[in-house]
Amino acid sequence: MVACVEIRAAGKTYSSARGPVVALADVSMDVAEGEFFSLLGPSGCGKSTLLKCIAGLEGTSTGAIRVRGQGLAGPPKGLGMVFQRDVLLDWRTILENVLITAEFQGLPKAEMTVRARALLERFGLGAFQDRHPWELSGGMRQRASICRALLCEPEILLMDEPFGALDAMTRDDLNVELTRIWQSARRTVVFVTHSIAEAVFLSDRVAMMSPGPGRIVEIVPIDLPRPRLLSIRETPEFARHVAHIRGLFAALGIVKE
Ligand SMILES: Nc1ncnc2c1ncn2[C@@H]1O[C@H](COP(=O)(O)OP(=O)(O)OP(=O)(O)O)[C@@H](O)[C@H]1O
Repeated sequence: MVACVEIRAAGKTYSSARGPVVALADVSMDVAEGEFFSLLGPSGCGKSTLLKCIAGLEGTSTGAIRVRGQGLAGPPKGLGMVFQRDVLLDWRTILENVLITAEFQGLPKAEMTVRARALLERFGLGAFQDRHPWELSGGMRQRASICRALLCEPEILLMDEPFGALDAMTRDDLNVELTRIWQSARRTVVFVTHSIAEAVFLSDRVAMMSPGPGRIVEIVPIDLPRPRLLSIRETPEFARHVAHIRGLFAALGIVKE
């Protein structure tokens, strides 16, 4: 396995008005090149903190994180990020929002516009590229955020509960679209979720985290065949993975039996 992300004994303590908050303690793991890797755990277990540390948006308090062999002194090159809530700018059209990262990087506008239009088409937003974010549904806005993150063909895509605020049907749709995109481009993805089924459906491996302070309790390989369609969720193999993870969380007192 060629490691894309290497995390060694990473800890993170925030200082707050009420004193120090230990968000992560002694986290060690690797994410392989081209792997779809999920961080799964209950609210407050440090998933977002770990993702922000990988993104170079937060420094670790102890230990080290390397991305493609390099230590972090800020966001590494070739990184795309999708957040829990879309961060689209209301005064720009959907197309202009998708083009923001290309503008920041000074990439050729005509070429990037062609690519942005193709991405929007692929995500079912072809007819909405000249609309503004406030004219779109939550699912459409999150689709646009994913297009923006993918536009510059990031080598690593970090996704922080991107579908958490969406209804179940839209979430299912986007799960399938994301696996399709991932399958065709094979970028490294680190995906944060608190849904066991979503993690099992999407991932090659799932890191289970527990709170107080945030730790990795187990990394579970998901050997389900690809491409994965939603119908895989009705198979006994899928149910076995979900039951295994749920059982481990139950043993830790994180979910009820
Ligand atoms: N900037 C901050 N200052 C102080 N404490 C923080 C800060 N950010 C996060 N925390 C604390 O660190 C812990 C982990 O938070 P984090 O957001 O990483 O968890 P999470 O697993 O992503 O939660 P959720 O699923 O609810 O988004 C929590 O106790 C949280 O209150």
